[in-house]
Amino acid sequence: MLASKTSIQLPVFDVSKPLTPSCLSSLSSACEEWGFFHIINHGISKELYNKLHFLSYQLFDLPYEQKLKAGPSSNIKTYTPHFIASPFFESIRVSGPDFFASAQSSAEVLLNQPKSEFSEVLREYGLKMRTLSNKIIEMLLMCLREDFEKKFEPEFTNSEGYLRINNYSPPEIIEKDVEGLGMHTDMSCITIVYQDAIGGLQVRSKEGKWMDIDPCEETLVVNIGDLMQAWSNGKLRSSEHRVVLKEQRNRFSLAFFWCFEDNKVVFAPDEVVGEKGLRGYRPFLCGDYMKFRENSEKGKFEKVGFTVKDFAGSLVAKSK
Ligand SMILES: O=C(O)CCC(=O)C(=O)O
Ligand SMILES: [Fe+2]
Repeated sequence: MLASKTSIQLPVFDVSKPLTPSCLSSLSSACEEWGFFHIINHGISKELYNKLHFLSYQLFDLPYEQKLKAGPSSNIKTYTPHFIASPFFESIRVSGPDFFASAQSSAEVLLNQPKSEFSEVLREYGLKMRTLSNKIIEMLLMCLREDFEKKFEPEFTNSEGYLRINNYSPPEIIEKDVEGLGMHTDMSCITIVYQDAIGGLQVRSKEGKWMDIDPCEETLVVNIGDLMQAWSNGKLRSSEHRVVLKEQRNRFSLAFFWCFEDNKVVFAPDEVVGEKGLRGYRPFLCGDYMKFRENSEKGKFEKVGFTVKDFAGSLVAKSK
């Protein structure tokens, strides 16, 4: 089959401009159908991205033993080594609200640098991502209904984000569909992804077919996560996606996860459900869902089997 046949053309939204009614309706269809769309004019310059790419590889290129100083058995646990998510994936986590301090804890342990350029760059990237996340939430609320932006924005004001800096190293022989990151849904409200020119991100269609999301210069990918799917009563779709490795080169990506605070009760408001709608999810504490995903082997971000439907979607399951 031709590669182009499995690519999807997602709509592209200019986040520096107000959305026209026709943009809102195309955003709403994209979120319902795919749970993925593209954005441009997002404020992340090529220069900032290149700097972050360069500085991240200073860490990924360190010897394995050195990286484990920030690994799962260390105090800071910011580094996920190979063979947890997949044999070909490693990642560094930087958490908000103080992205500088979080990045600095990794830089200190890994590079022995009391004040690193890595942390400075992450402060900037983190702050830009926070602004962008708020903007995207605003757009999504508007696409559910125009007056929802004002009405429901307060539900999202205590949200916070974390970034995963991902390095994919392909095996020596690449067979078809080698997964750098297996099928999963994101736990977040929304995720903002910067993928490099190699590509490999795929979304699963409702019919279960894998579709390529081709990389595009200056464009970020946004996807809906489980928290938003539950909050919107399934109107915004949290789709299964994965990363396949296609080239004999390392693949680099930045995935920013914007999430409700741990003690937030996630519950679709009546207006969102609609008068005739059936509520598909029981109310749950955001932190409990995070724990469910982290603690159950099948539900882990890395090895996914369980999603928010399994956790809180009892009504949906019964009515099926
Ligand atoms: O690397 C990518 O392009 C996407 C990564 C991803 O889906 C994730 O980290 O949840
Ligand atoms: Fe993901």
